[in-house]
Amino acid sequence: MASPKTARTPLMAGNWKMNLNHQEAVVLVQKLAWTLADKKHDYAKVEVVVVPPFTDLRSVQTLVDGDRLAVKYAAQDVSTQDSGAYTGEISAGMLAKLGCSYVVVGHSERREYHAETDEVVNAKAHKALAAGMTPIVCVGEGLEVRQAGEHVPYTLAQVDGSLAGFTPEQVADLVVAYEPVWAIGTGEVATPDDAQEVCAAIRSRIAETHGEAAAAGVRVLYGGSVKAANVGGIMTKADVDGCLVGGASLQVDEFGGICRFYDMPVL
Ligand SMILES: O=C(CO)COP(=O)(O)O
Repeated sequence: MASPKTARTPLMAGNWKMNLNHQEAVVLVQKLAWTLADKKHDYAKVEVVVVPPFTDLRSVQTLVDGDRLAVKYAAQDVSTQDSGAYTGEISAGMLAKLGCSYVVVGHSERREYHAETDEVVNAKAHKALAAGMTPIVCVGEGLEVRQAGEHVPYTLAQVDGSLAGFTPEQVADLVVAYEPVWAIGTGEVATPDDAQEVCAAIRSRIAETHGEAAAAGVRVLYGGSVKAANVGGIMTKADVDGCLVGGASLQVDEFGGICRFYDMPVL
């Protein structure tokens, strides 16, 4: 596969899920920025993104703008609609106005608890991109699918559905996050080889559907019980371009360590 990993900037995104109010958010982002500044972190070398709840975004924006931080921020979800009578929904335009760089779409918790289909995820990804943000499109199988040995075809079907209608140029700039559901919040991390198997399959599929340039550009993340202690091994894999981190992103030292993955031991 003609896709040297070095051509892609590693991306570490911390999905806070439904944790931390706006005051706690400011404290965490400030501490994270200080921790990384101490280490003279080069944000051009490893992109750092926090993904707080919607209610925190304005405060995070104010902090990032005011202190000129290089930390980027993202939303955890977006509406399929632009505006109107959709109580409780948040539009892509609103998130772009708040300075979000990325939007997570199709997280397994949205797929499971809100019955989001690939069609819905695809519509959300299109809205994010149209508003100038980069979708982080989540895919991944549950335990039963894994045990049946169907994890690759299952995940690739989600990739096909979620990326429908994007041009090769758009796909080259997207982020896909492979998050096996059985490894989320369980402490059950996929092995680096497990992560590589599916991330490589995703890239090959994109080469087939959108061409080699799209496959070489798209960044594929791994997510599921990533910690500072195991990130080093995961990041050695040729098709893993970063991580989508849940629990460990709420702890500054952990997430700071993950962003500095190249300083971490390879286990
Ligand atoms: O769902 C995840 C990130 O989106 C992964 O969560 P954990 O890192 O807590 O397993």
